[in-house]
Amino acid sequence: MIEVENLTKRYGDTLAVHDLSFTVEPGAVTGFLGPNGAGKSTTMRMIAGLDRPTSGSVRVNGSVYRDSVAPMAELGSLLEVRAAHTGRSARNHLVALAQTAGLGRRRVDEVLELVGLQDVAADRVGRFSLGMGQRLGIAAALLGSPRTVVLDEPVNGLDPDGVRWIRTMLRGLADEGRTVFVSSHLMSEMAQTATRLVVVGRGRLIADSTVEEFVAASTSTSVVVRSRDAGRLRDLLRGPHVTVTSDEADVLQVTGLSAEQVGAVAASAGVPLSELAAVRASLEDAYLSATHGEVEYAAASTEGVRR
Ligand SMILES: Nc1ncnc2c1ncn2[C@@H]1O[C@H](COP(=O)(O)OP(=O)(O)OP(=O)(O)O)[C@@H](O)[C@H]1O
Repeated sequence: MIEVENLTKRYGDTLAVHDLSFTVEPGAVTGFLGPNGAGKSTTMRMIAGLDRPTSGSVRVNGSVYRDSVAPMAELGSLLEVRAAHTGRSARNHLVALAQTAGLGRRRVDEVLELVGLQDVAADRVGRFSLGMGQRLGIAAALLGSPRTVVLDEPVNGLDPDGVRWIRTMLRGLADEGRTVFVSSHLMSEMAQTATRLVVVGRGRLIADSTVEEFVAASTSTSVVVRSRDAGRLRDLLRGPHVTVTSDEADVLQVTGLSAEQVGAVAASAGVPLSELAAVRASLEDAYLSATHGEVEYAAASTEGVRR
């Protein structure tokens, strides 16, 4: 479990993390989302004890991580890619790490196999691709069979096979009862991997909920309705909190009413429908709507550029 309480980190004039509080529970994959510069990496570094909070506190599995007697069994983290010595082989890199924690070579071979690097274990790390480097970083994080795992952008640089492998591995770790906290910018990937989310913007908490609650709370579901009498239906549906748009002559997109309500309006006026469907928003839609205005480096819209 990770307990973050009133955590604040200031770098000179930059308030990277501002009074952040949340708990990451064991037994689930929790996604950590936020625009660039929102404070995710800073928060993760403070969780791993690599950076000191300006104020506030972090507890990992109930105690302050720095005070832990067997740190590798408590927390495994992937925070900086290519932290390995480039002249060493992958196996020697892991053996060196294992020795500091009193772990044997057998565990090194286990994690090499777990991340699929057994065939290149003797190769120098300096010749590894980005994806192989990520796998090695994950192997290092898992060496001590930690109860809590913190991974910053683990799918970065991985091909689709690698992305799927990470997804399966993270879910497996959660199923074993471990705490899994993982940041990513890939929303579709997060939607498939995480069941809980912590969302931050400009160092502050935006949401701490299940993925489902987040999607339901951040965006309104829309309704798509097809009718040969779409024009009349459009007039009937008008209301103060209802928006109706149309890209095709006989199709309307309605927000502010449920599919049942749209169906009832059509039925009572005798408007024939050939299609009526509620369209669930995606995690990406919800994320963009929740973090709107929190983006540090917003790009101009194409419309703005054209003007
Ligand atoms: N060592 C540092 N010194 C000064 N400022 C820093 C330092 N580390 C981070 N910052 C600043 O703190 C803010 C938060 O950065 P952080 O890297 O934690 O965000 P992030 O959410 O991980 O972003 P990204 O998604 O781009 O990785 C940014 O404004 C960043 O410039």
